[in-house]
Amino acid sequence: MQKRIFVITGAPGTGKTTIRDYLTEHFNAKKVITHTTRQPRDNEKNGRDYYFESNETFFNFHYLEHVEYDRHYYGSSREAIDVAWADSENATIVLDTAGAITYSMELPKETVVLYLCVSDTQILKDRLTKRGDTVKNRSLRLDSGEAKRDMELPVELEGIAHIIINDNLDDAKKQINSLIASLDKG
Ligand SMILES: Nc1ncnc2c1ncn2[C@@H]1O[C@H](COP(=O)(O)OP(=O)(O)OP(=O)(O)O)[C@@H](O)[C@H]1O
Ligand SMILES: Nc1nc2c(ncn2[C@@H]2O[C@H](COP(=O)(O)O)[C@@H](O)[C@H]2O)c(=O)[nH]1
Repeated sequence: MQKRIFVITGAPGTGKTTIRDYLTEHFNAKKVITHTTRQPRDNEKNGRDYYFESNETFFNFHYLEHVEYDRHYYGSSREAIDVAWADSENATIVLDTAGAITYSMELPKETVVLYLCVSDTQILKDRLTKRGDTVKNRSLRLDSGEAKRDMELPVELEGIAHIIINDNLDDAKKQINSLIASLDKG
């Protein structure tokens, strides 16, 4: 069977991690863990949510792509994808839109890009607050140049990304179920 990687992208709070976990649970899509130099959030664990790195250890790995996002480095390695594909033909990874563009160019046959969005940006603020982000972190995050960029589908992903509206989680899951059913039909 053709190996696939679901690349989930979109602005902060659109539900990328939530949808990634849904794909893992319901479609056996193995998580590709990425590396970052940002600090862990309260409920995050090294090796489960990210490999948390210092500015020095970050560059010890071989990256398929890496970016700077909101003043921190993030990167994904080819080795990490191979580990995920060794377990299942489906893998899943959460990336910013720059990373999603790179995957669609480097692994065009395998990559399925899901671009998540909501109909009103106020929803993003509310979700990040409810998630426990401090007001300061939330504002810094949503006001960063990268977050603002990721609020719009980049032209490079037009006609490539599948747009998933995640105002309501059950509806978003239905959109994903029908997309995967149509991909499986070929
Ligand atoms: N459709 C939804 N309705 C209500 N809450 C949601 C929905 N989808 C996700 N959430 C919640 O919103 C918060 C943000 O979701 P999540 O962490 O998955 O977003 P994200 O895009 O990965 O954010 P970030 O890029 O900042 O890490 C979480 O608390 C999650 O449980
Ligand atoms: N291009 C890449 N983007 C990545 C990678 N790992 C995560 N991300 C994206 O960064 C932002 C911020 O993430 P957060 O967990 O700090 O909220 C978000 O858009 C992630 O999707 C990566 O390896 N490469």
